[in-house]
Amino acid sequence: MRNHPIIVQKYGGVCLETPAKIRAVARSLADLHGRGHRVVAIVSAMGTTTDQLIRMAYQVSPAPNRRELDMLLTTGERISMSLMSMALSDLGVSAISFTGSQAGVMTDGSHSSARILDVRPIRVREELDRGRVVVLAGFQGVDPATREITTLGRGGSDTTAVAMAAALKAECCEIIKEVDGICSADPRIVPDAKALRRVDFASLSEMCFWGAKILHFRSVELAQSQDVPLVLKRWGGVGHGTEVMKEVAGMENGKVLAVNSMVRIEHVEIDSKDLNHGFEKFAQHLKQNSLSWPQLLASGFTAGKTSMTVASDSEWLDALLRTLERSEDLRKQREASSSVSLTCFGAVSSELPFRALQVLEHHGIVPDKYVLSPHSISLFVPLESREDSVKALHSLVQQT
Ligand SMILES: Nc1ncnc2c1ncn2[C@@H]1O[C@H](COP(=O)(O)OP(=O)(O)O)[C@@H](O)[C@H]1O
Ligand SMILES: N[C@@H](CC(=O)OP(=O)(O)O)C(=O)O
Repeated sequence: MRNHPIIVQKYGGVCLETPAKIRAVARSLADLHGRGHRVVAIVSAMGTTTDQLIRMAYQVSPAPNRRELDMLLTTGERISMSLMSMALSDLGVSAISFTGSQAGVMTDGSHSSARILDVRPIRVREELDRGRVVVLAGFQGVDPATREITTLGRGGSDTTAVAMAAALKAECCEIIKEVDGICSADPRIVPDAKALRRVDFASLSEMCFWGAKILHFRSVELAQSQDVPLVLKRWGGVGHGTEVMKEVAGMENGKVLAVNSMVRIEHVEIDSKDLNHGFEKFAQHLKQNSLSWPQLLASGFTAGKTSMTVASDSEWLDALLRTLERSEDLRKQREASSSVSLTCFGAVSSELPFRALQVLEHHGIVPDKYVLSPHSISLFVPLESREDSVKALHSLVQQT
């Protein structure tokens, strides 16, 4: 088997929702293996298991210890990996499952949003060479300095898949979805959103940074830097899927490719002398409360107060708000907002922000901030206007 091409396939929670779906995925892996590939399957937790585990943690403790929360959440992927390996064995395919640490996924120590520092897939290679299908638990690793188990953040199995594909020099990393690849909007909000056949890394990074739930943002960065061939496919081989490319041929036409959104953004205010002092206090507060850094979207200083605009998963944001209630110098500045972002192929045209504001105004939606980057424009809107904003701005997407 040593010279057979390696394929890494990642299956998300939706594809693994039930035992029947696990058996169906096992049949597909067995088929791939039978066609002469060395197969590594990265699995997420079944269905909404991770959400259920988080709820369970909060039923036991009002402020779960972050290390123990990681210990708990990694069990979701362990269930999937062992069941998948059993299902493969029943099909007569030799298979073995590994946790993140067994597979050599080394991370830093930041619980709930650890970063991968290195991948040493010694056991994975050995088992592939023996002809086995290797099933790996996504979303987790180990900090080699402390030997603590870590998780990579919600949706992190995509990043496990890309990191493993890079370390194994896989022929391809396929992310298997229940949607037909990357669409011009979340199909749950815009049912007639079209799948993009090809997308360049720069545009995809912008989409995922600004909330496209289709891929973990860090997996895109990693695939680009490590040169990993990345494809998104619909489960069952229906549709064309999306191929992620270094560059997509075409002129810099500023065409609007997609609209994505972030559900919840929180605004924190910190009593401080200047911006630097505000950052120091925020960092100290996070450390004292064992909270990892969130995704920082904007920051500013006026009249003795630093403002921080942050996004993360809702469990982290709730944990932050609880800690603010006990703080004297840090507080919630105002109600949470959502973001809605237009991503362009090539640079954003200078009139696009104005057109976007006009479209939203026509629907009675008034954003209170916009952020520009080379390939996207993002507007902050009230939480209750998020879905209407996505639908309205989808009219600016130029479908081909
Ligand atoms: N731009 C987008 N294109 C496609 N899907 C998107 C986009 N933005 C959000 N989504 C959502 O991301 C979800 C992720 O894919 P899915 O296969 O359902 O989940 P999993 O993360 O378990 O693999 C889809 O159900 C879809 O609703
Ligand atoms: N199970 C984890 C990790 C993950 O990647 O899930 P999915 O691939 O289903 O988005 C989560 O729910 O966040």
